[in-house]
Amino acid sequence: MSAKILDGKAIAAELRGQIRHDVETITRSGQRPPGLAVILVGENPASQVYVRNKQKACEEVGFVSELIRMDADTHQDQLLNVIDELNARTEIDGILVQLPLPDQIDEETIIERILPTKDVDGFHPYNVGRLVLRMPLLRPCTPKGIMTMLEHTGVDPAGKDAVIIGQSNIVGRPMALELLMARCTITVCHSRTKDLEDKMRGADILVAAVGRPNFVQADWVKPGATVIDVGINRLEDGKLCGDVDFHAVKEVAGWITPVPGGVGPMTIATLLENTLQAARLHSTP
Ligand SMILES: Nc1nc(=O)c2c([nH]1)NC[C@@H]1CN(c3ccc(C(=O)N[C@@H](CCC(=O)O)C(=O)O)cc3)C=[N+]21
Ligand SMILES: [Mg+2]
Repeated sequence: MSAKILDGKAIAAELRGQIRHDVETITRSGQRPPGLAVILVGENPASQVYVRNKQKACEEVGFVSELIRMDADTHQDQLLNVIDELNARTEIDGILVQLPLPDQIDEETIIERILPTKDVDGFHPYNVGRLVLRMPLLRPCTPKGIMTMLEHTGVDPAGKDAVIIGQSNIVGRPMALELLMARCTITVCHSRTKDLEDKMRGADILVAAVGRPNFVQADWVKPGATVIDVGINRLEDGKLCGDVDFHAVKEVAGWITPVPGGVGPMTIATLLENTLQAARLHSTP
């Protein structure tokens, strides 16, 4: 039996449609549309692609978006000054600093400078702390987008065993907190985890965020499991490939996300959702 495909591209398009509708309601009432500023330091080719996709998505839903490009040798203080200016501008609701940043810049220092209510990535310690305490404000886009996809399966996550491979601040850790909030029992695996294959075999929900092409094998997956592939590995032929051996695993899993067209488009649609949420925080009387 073959798994059902969790079509991130389609769910993301549906989400953008809702957001576009909400933006129309806002602007018809005479209020300004949500505004997102994206800062790109240097010329990382992958970052260029993502940033272009984000701009396109903003346009589609009627947001005002601004791209700020800075040289690869930008000093940390210059970037902090740009953030201070964006923090002060009332028509800017969201500030996204594309990661990774060049080595001379400390990412934590930059993230902490963004006003928590404009932190649409949900990476500021304030927003992370709120998520830990089960009182989320702005939630990291990739894990939040995955929770939206899980809702589309119609499977209740409560009581399920969820296994996450990867413990990054951007995906693995906030993913664990989201699934814990949804009352899953969570296991977070990393490079020092022993008996990884056994742990994966116990997963009702398996989230792979390891950055290794086709890492997850079919015989590591519990029949009927929901498999979420966060990997975005660019192969030598230019093709995009996930962390899951899709063609083999889809014969075992109950639900599976493709790459491309799975988690990636959901991350961007959720960024829009967060920017709309931030705009509402800034406009509430
Ligand atoms: N401050 C910050 N916030 C981020 O959210 C952030 C970041 N930095 N740095 C890089 C990662 C990566 N990321 C992706 C977004 C969309 C796709 C996406 O749209 N992927 C398409 C394919 C795109 C392609 O062809 O390369 C898909 O999977 O179908 C992928 C990856 C956001 N990130
Ligand atoms: Mg750095």
